[in-house]
Amino acid sequence: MVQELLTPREMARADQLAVASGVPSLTLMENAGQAIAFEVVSHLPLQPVLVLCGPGNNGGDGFVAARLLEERGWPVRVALLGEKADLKGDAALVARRWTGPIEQARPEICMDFGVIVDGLFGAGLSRDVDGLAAEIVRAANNSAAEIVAIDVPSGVDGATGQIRGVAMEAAFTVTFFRCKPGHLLQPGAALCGKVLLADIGIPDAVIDEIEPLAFENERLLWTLPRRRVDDHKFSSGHCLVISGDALHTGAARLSALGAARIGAGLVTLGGARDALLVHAAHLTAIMLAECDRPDDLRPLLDRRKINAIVIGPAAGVSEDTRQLVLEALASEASIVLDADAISTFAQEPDALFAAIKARKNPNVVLTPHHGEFSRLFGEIAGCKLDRAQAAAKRSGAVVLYKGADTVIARPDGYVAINGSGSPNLATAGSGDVLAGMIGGLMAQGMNAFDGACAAAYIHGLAGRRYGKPGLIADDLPGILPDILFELSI
Ligand SMILES: NC(=O)C1=CN([C@@H]2O[C@H](COP(=O)(O)OP(=O)(O)OC[C@H]3O[C@@H](n4cnc5c(N)ncnc54)[C@H](O)[C@@H]3O)[C@@H](O)[C@H]2O)[C@@H](O)CC1
Ligand SMILES: [K+]
Repeated sequence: MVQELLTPREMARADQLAVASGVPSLTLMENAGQAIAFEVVSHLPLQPVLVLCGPGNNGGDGFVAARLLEERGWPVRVALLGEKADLKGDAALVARRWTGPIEQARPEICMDFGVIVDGLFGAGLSRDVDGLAAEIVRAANNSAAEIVAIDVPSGVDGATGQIRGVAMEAAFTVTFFRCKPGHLLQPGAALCGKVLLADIGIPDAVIDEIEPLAFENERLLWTLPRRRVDDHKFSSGHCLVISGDALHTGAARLSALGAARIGAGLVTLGGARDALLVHAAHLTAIMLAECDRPDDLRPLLDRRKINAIVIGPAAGVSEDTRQLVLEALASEASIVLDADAISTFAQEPDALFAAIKARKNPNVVLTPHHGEFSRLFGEIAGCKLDRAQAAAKRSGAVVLYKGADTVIARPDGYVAINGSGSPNLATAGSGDVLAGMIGGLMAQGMNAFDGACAAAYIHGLAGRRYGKPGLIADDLPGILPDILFELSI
């Protein structure tokens, strides 16, 4: 099933729609508490547990979990931030169902437990966590306890993944119905630990009414091209990668290998003669073609029936690169613009966006990392997801905004967050391989959004598959066949 991501506001709407469809809100809260208790007993050995309850429904879930854990024989203490008399609605009800003592939440109490269930704040953060609440969060983090977060680690903004003041560092997080962007966006994602998704009885049909725009990038979001028995190299597309000059050839070579390993039928490196000689010393299956000046591009595309182009890796921030990009955009091919191809338009981004929007073939992917993103789009307000969405809309291209939490956005606002990445990928040239993979997938007929999502996902898996530090970008293309094989079965 495709995994939609719901902002806290959309989640509140899902709750309301569920209630309107006949599921009592108290049942949702009981189910949420039950899910937490279940995950605690499933993952952790029986031991003293502290349940920290806040003033809202997140605390309500905590009260339910406390009761159910005690029923299972766990030694449970409950501490409340605020007064029991101030609790409202379902939270007040379930607090009454907890018949044990309710202590005042304070930092010192956090020291004596193996497990702390964090029900301080969930989706309802109205301001930064400060004062006593912040002291409690710090004390919980400094204790030896494993923290189990209800919905989100308290202090993490579920919409943006930002830390509001200070946040719990959870060993795992139990969330309900659908994950939130904050479970995948950094730095919040790193504080969630493992995220476990629980069904609390909200009907899936409510999704049709909410029409969410955000998705987790996973394998059901796109379909990889499949080779048919009668396929030949020309039917799997031809990807051209533009090379840097003779002293800067490595980046384009990594892209070309990425494009070839992801399955493009043919891959050509285009560049000046002296650069091609360097490539020739390294490559066998990748073809070489002279493409010295921007004017050389169009005849080359026609001659070799090229249907996807990657420009940018070590291309140089120069007038030639700028002209090449405009020539490429004027063609019918699908285009990946990476690195220098992006930076070269820093002074006149609107010229780039106009050329993208004027195209017949809409498949253009921009792959900026944070610096390149700011150079091209300036400072856009909001979280990474908002910024990627705004950039895609403004440019008319699919924007793959790189990082530990890569976000891929389509001009119409549809957006995916990639959670498959690995810190192993933070190495020179890894982005060049990714750009080539996107080009290789578009050469095989994938559209820009699906190709960018699939490439980001597979690239992330490749980083994980290596499984140890020491990965260099040269290793990545060679890992791809195993991953493609696994994804095909
Ligand atoms: N029907 C529902 O809405 C369901 C909600 N559920 C739970 O309810 C949670 C959301 O409940 P709420 O909307 O009550 O939100 P919270 O439980 O996060 O609490 C909001 C309360 O905390 C206060 N608050 C917010 N930020 C604060 C800060 N920085 N410092 C001090 N006080 C602060 C607010 O004034 C409000 O009283 C979810 O995260 C989930 O755990 C689940 O029970 C499932 C069903
Ligand atoms: K919480």
